[in-house]
Amino acid sequence: MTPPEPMPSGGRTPLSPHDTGALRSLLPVLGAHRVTVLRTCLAALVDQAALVVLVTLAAHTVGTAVIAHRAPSPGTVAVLIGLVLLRALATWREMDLSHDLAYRVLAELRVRVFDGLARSAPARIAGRRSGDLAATALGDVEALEFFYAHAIAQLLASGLVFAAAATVLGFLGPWLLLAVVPAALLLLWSPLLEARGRAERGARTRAALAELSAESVESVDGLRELLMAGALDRTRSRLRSGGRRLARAQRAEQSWETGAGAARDLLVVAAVIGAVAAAAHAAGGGRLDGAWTPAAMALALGALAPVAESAAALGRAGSLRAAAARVRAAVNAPAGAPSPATPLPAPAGPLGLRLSGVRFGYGGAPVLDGLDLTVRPGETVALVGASGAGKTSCAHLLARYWDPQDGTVELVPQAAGDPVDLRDLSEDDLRAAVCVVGQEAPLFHGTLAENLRLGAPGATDRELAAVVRVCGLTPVADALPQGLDTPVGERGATLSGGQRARVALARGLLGRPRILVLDETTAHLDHRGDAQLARALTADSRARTRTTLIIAHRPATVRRADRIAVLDGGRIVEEGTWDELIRAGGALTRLLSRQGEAREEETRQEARAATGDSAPPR
Ligand SMILES: Nc1ncnc2c1ncn2[C@@H]1O[C@H](COP(=O)(O)OP(=O)(O)OP(=O)(O)O)[C@@H](O)[C@H]1O
Repeated sequence: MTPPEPMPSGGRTPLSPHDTGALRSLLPVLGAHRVTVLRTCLAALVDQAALVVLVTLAAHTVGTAVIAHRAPSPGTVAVLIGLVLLRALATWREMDLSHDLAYRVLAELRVRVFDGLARSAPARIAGRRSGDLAATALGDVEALEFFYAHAIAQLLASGLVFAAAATVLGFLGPWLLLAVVPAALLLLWSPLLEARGRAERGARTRAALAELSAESVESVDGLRELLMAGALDRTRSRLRSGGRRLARAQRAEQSWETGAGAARDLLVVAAVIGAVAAAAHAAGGGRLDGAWTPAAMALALGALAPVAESAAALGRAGSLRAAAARVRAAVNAPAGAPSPATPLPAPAGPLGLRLSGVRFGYGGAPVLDGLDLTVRPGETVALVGASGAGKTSCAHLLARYWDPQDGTVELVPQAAGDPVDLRDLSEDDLRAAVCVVGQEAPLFHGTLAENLRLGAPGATDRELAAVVRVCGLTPVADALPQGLDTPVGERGATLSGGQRARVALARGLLGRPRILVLDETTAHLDHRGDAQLARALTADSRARTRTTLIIAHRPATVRRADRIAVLDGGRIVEEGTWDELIRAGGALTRLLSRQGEAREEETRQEARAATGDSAPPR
């Protein structure tokens, strides 16, 4: 795949607030709700029309009473009461339907945003902060509620109501249109006039919100580290200034909104006064029945008010462009590792691995540069290398979080048959065959058993008990109040690092992968725990057919592997058994001695820190 390219994100990635197509591009999501959209528009139309007819008829009734000294007939009173009731009912119905529509659309959008993030993960989310992602997934989607609930139906209804009212005004006197139509055009033009500024202000608010959200989530996540480092005050002041930035951005939007609202009101009032003057002039000249003078005023007001509201809605929609652009980017994120059009079946039986001529990088210099590595079915190979050599990148290629820019990663069957490129496998077949247990395998809110069954929800209690035993989790489960059914807390907060590592491994094993990739999985365990786990894995009934790639720094872990491959400069520079490589005194020996020196230096620094000696290292 192409090098990672970040998604539009809070404040750090340029995002055009003038992206006029962003809101439009999200409209197809309404397609599945056509009937509700129609009902909402109908309710809005009845709501607005009932109000215009009500105020016009009421004004005409008053005009008739004043000019002709005629009290309204019971029929007129009944119609007026009916209109009041109809309007109330239509308002309720419109609100109910539009919010129902908006909430359903938002629920769908949230899932689409999640799908987009999942599809493009981890490539696209690399470098993004989880709070920023949360802002996209929740905040930006939430912000669009106004657009779906209020803007669309209102626009359609006010257009129709204005057209009908203008026609009636035209019949009463064409000169009345001169007061009303220019005002309506100005009102509708105003959102376009202010679109640029609004979009920029909206983008600033969304960016400040995303930044603050990222900062808050990160701070809460790392609370212990911040406390230890005495960095709480600095974090608090960063949050405070982030909050101030957001408040300033929101205030700027609000002030503009209030000013624009006042300007729209002024325009409507001026137009109504114009209509009154024109109607009075016409009535004075005998061209208009006097009772119609207040009615013309009410009709002008009734027609212009929804247009003004639509203009306000259009204006507010403009400031949602940034939110819409972020949501669209998340929804349309391309797949990091696209699924094949016609997947090939995964080969049966034990599988080996073959990486040939693999080149891979993150957009800069290649991390893997022509890497060749073969792991035979049933074999355990340790992949070693200096920190940053690209071992985890290798593991991620095996999990197909990414695809290599060059070369192939293949599953090689033990039985006769062709190797299969990972890119040709369906997602399900790949996940069933290859399991990567990483350095940091997060646990989710739920019980221990639920966490273990994450990748194998159908695993039986017996299978669960077996992996719990293999991974040395039996004493952990026994010590918990409800055993395996004990909630482990968010991210496994109630378990130790070593226990979480065991859970992660057990979770991987429960899916019965034919290829197991352990990326520093046992780094959290002490030597004894590491050795116990290695023994248990070897004694496991599937060990002989399972192919294992172990990424580790600890010499004892590496030594247990059947073979060792040393990664340096983006390729495998040395391969062989522990004894062979140690005898050869090559890359592995150099790596181990560098690691030994680094460990000694670390120990010296720790000792100095403990005794308060600040002398520089030798
Ligand atoms: N998502 C990413 N975006 C950009 N660069 C990355 C990303 N992940 C890793 N790198 C870079 O790629 C290189 C290889 O990283 P990798 O994690 O594969 O090394 P490693 O051998 O596993 O290191 P360690 O032993 O310290 O875990 C490093 O220089 C790292 O900074």
